Amino acid sequence: EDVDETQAKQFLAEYNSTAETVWNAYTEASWAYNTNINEQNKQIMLEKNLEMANHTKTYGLESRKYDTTDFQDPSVKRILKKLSDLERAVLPDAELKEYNNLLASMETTYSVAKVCRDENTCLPLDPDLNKIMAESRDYDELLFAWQGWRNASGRELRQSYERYVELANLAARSNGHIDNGAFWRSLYETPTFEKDLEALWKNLEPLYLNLHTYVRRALFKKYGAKRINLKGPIPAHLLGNMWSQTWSSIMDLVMPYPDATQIDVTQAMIANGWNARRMFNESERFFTSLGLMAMPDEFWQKSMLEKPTDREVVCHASAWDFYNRKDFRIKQCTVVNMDDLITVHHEMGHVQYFLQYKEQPISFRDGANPGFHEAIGDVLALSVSTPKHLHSIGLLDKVEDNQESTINFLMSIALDKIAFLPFGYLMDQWRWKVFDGRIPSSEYNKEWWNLRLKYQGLCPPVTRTEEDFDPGAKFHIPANVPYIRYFVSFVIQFQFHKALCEAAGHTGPLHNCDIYESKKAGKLLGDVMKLGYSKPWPEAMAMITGQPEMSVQPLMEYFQPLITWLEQENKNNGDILGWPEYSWMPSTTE
Ligand SMILES: O=C(CCC(O)(O)[C@H](Cc1ccccc1)NC(=O)c1ccccc1)N[C@@H](Cc1c[nH]c2ccccc12)C(=O)O
Ligand SMILES: [Zn+2]
Repeated sequence: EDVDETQAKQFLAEYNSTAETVWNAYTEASWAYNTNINEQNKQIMLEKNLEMANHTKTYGLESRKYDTTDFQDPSVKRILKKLSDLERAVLPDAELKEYNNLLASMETTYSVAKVCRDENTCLPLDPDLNKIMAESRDYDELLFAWQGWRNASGRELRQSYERYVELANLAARSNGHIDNGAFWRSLYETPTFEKDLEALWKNLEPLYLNLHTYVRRALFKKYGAKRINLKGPIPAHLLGNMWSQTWSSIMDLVMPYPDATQIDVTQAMIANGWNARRMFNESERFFTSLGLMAMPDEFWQKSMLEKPTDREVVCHASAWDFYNRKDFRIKQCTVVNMDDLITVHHEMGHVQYFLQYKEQPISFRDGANPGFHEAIGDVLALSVSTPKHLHSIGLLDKVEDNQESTINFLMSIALDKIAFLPFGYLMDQWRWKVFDGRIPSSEYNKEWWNLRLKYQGLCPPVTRTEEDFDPGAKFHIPANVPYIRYFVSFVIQFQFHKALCEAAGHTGPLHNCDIYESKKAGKLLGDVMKLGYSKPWPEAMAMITGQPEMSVQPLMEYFQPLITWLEQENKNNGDILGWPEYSWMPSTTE
């Protein structure tokens, strides 16, 4: 070990302890702003962000001086490499201040946006507009919420977004990346990442097309031939979700066997007096049943689990690591329903990862790749969602094990998991093209709807122009949160589920597996989470599944009975897959 490497280790020890202090201060300020949006909290957050950027730049520039070629310790090399990317801290002071201001104001605009019915009734996205999108079956009321939200959020953000793109690219290029999209993709450390994703999508597309065709037929029955073209795209406001990204809210319209088991968990939760705290307790119980960690007391004291009534907050759910190895929180405007019970597990999965890797150096307190961080909670939610488990926690009165109930159950899961795949894939297809210049700002909205048509088979219910900025109506765009992580997660979570089910000794169909109380499954997952970002993700993948690659096989195995059923059903209906009449739009008259 030469002097340089010893010196580098001392340098990294100093970095680690100072970073904990500086990052904690910023995270506290960011939390204060996110849970109480006002000018003062915004200014304090911006100030702490500058302090953090100075720290990043000081240590980042220093780390670039080390030549790690002959270093022995792979962790030292890995951390120095990560530190040498200064991210936004590379920007000159004025640009950094402008960039941070843009991000804060875009997030505020999105989070406080409302749609007014009349001068004294204005509805926020969460919970009001989301409730309309999920529950209304009135074509025009859905259009009111859908179009109103895009006017109140997306439209207001277009200009800021254009400047944000310039500054994000400036920072990425100053750190040696071609553009910001290339920087985002570099986090996966996979040279063939884009090709691998395209291959995964090609394998999944037939499954999505069959679901799309079946759902289009069901919506045709409900809304008629004027609104649904059986050879065309589906109007984007009819799928039960503001962004048509998950469709489980329209299960009542698409249920294959209405006389078999109805899995309406939301009604059961309300009937059994569930509240937000109960939902989080249930989730914690599942984690500890696997031998994983319970939430520290501080979590329960400091989290925000419900929407406050006296102030503006950022309602989009998130999990928070305060980088002092003790303080971890969730901020969620929890509503008592099945959707939010899934989100609770999703957020708790992030916190479990924080708890498992908290002894790692701060540079390694991250997922093996961003998709891993998104997958943990969802893996547990796959077990929680089984009729067997829902019955065991009193949310389903009887479990029937027959073909109709199985198809109903798989349909309810597919309406979230399969429906999501093209959306999860297209979000960053659009952004990568914006960052690399293939989509100029004059075509932001046109290209967005081209991708929505190409991948999801959707069309806007009313004509869109470049006055609109529909991508901005989805949180992650103004919030500068990458999205391909969710597409990766929705694929790998089924790989993890299959591996954990085998560890748990499950026999029978994969979709029936509930890993509840399996300490072996818990240990497999916990050991991978403990690694954090310390090893390249294929090594972590191999630890769980025995092989290093992403694969759609477990997802296909899970849904196989439904795939067979959908193919037969669509054939019986004489329906075609896809939307050859791609330029069709619904009539706006009655
Ligand atoms: O955005 C989320 C959940 C929020 C989050 O937990 O992923 C959150 C997003 C976020 C990131 C950065 C700042 C603010 C919000 N991510 C985290 O809290 C987080 C914390 C630590 C590490 C990584 C992510 N889900 C996505 C994808 C999604 C839709 N439906 C789902 C159902 C289950 C799981 C995911 C989804 C969405 O709502 O479109
Ligand atoms: Zn997440």
